[in-house]
Amino acid sequence: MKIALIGYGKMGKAIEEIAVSRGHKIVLKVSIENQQDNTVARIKEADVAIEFTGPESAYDNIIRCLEAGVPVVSGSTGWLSRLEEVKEECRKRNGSFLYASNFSVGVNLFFEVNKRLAALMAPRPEYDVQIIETHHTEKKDSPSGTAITLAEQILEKISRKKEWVNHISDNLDELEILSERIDPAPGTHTIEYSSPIDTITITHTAHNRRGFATGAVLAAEFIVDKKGIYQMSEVLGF
Ligand SMILES: NC(=O)C1=CN([C@@H]2O[C@H](COP(=O)(O)OP(=O)(O)OC[C@H]3O[C@@H](n4cnc5c(N)ncnc54)[C@H](OP(=O)(O)O)[C@@H]3O)[C@@H](O)[C@H]2O)C=CC1
Ligand SMILES: O=C(O)C1=N[C@H](C(=O)O)C[C@H](O)C1
Repeated sequence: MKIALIGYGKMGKAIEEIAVSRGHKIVLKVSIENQQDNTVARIKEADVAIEFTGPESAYDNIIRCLEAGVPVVSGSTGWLSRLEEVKEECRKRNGSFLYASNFSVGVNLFFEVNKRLAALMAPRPEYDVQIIETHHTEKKDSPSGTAITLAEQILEKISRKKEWVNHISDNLDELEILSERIDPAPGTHTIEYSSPIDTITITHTAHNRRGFATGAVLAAEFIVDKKGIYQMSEVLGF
């Protein structure tokens, strides 16, 4: 496959390594300093685009790929208030789009464990639940996209929690997400259920970025010859 890498930072470089090792060719690498190459015409040279830039630029980049008629995989976080607009544009253009807050196989397994544990905890009000996420200090958004996905999965199952908040809270209706920034930390997510009697904790720790990068390449291989809007669970067959 010919791949356009929109975003050539920590993730873009990790994706390049995995993509090349799987026999793919990188035909475009876009970062801020060569934004002049981030054009519909250049993106058209690729079979698929992989977008990992950040909260401010993701929306415009994805729309540009859809304008180019090139299937796009995006992992940028912190822009999801515009997700529905992107999906609408994708449908209008009969394009292909796949978004995941986290592409690693391990985190996608962890999402399934999180949903099961939340379902078991739904009738157990003695347990309060909290999410803790730890990332490197260059991360621009808080809470992490993965933490938001985990929180939404919990809110769907546990009706005593009404919304997530990104601070310490005494309000039992609120699901706390606590964000820590330290180096080095590719990404750790913990869900903790605590009662007066005991505590149950599940944690996913990324040791490096290879898991995210591999998942993004798997997603690109999956979407390259498809039309429509897909999720990582479909790539992994969950
Ligand atoms: N879904 C997932 O599995 C994962 C998602 N992420 C998310 O991916 C995003 C990128 O992360 P990461 O690679 O660590 O970040 P980096 O800051 O290391 O890289 C971002 C890249 O995007 C480029 N960029 C920023 N703005 C623009 C723009 N307007 N136009 C073109 N290029 C731009 C930067 O250019 P320059 O180099 O010139 O600054 C840089 O190359 C984040 O939102 C992060 O949360 C991260 C890991 C996994
Ligand atoms: O910025 C990062 O690094 C990461 N971002 C994603 C997120 O916000 O959840 C995924 C991963 O945790 C690493």
